[in-house]
Amino acid sequence: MAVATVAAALLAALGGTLWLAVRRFSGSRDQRMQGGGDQSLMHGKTVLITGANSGLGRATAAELLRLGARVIMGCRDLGRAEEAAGQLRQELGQAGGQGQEPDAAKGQLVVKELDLASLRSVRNFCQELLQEEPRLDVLINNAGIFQCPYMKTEDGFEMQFGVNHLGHFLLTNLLLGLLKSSAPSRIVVVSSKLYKYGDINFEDLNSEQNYNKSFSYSRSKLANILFTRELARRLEGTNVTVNVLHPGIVRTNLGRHIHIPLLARPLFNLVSWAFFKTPLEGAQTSIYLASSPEVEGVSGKYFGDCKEEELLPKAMDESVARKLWDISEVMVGILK
Ligand SMILES: NC(=O)c1ccc[n+]([C@@H]2O[C@H](COP(=O)([O-])OP(=O)(O)OC[C@H]3O[C@@H](n4cnc5c(N)ncnc54)[C@H](OP(=O)(O)O)[C@@H]3O)[C@@H](O)[C@H]2O)c1
Repeated sequence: MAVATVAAALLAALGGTLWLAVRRFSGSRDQRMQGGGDQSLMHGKTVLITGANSGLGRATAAELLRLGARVIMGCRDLGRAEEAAGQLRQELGQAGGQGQEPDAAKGQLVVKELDLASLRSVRNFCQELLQEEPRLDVLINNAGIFQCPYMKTEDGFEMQFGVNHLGHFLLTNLLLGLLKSSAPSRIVVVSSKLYKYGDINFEDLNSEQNYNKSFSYSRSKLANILFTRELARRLEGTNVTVNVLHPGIVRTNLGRHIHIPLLARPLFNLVSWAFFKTPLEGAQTSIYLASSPEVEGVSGKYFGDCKEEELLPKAMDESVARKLWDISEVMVGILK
């Protein structure tokens, strides 16, 4: 009896995986989202995407380029970034984006060095950008690091909090003037559903005691949401909007610090291939919030699958959001 139950469960799992595999082979999910879209929707708009060389950032860049935007890729490794940019230019040329050949597409896609684990790098990046760019229509705070071992940023902050929250906090603040002068403009923040397991402990923001890599990631993603809501409050009446999203579970390089035993890797690859979203599927909400006329004027909201979603009360606590803002200002050295 027990053997029959196990066999039935295995057969059901296999059948489910095969069914998903067939859907994958047919490419139906990607095709549904790729097709259509006004190819000039983002014409004349400049978009900055952090971490645009990989995963969701790369997919977002590809789609916004296709919609006619000028895209600036803010990346920490110029080699990886140039490689991704070369491929994106090629794709754009092949797709006939705005009728351009790869060479002509060069000015439409710009690569700049930005290491969010270094406040010096963030400042240098912004100084250069402010000198060179007359406008910035969309800022997408996308870059992220996930469940790394305990490490510190150049400035001595715990890595996940430092990159995912503090680096983007400084970046956004330094670019706010340009975003305001380019209004109507948008800020899009990529968080995660895992924010639910995080907590803001103001006594130990650096996680010096009892570092827990999962908790620390969740906390940085909760910080992304609190930051978005406080910023939306501060931006009222400016015509600069800011919204935050979770992309779902997506097959990207994010899990690079997770050790999967050699024997379990084929199974993991099969499961992620069958069940995780592709980068293009995962990037849909970022693309939607960056470009859709439907969200014009919408600010301070949390989205998943291109729809507004409810937040837990801890992500809507205004006093925590204000305190986090004030402490973050001190941590990154913004003078009042
Ligand atoms: N994948 C998912 O299932 C999932 C789920 C929820 C939320 N998210 C969020 O989605 C965002 C994008 O992640 P992804 O899944 O696309 O992962 P990914 O493929 O690893 O991309 C992350 C990007 O962030 C960049 N980055 C990391 N540290 C950086 C730093 N110090 N300075 C500048 N850039 C840095 C990476 O650069 P390098 O290539 O040079 O390392 C890479 O370009 C993240 O914020 C992540 O938390 C992802």
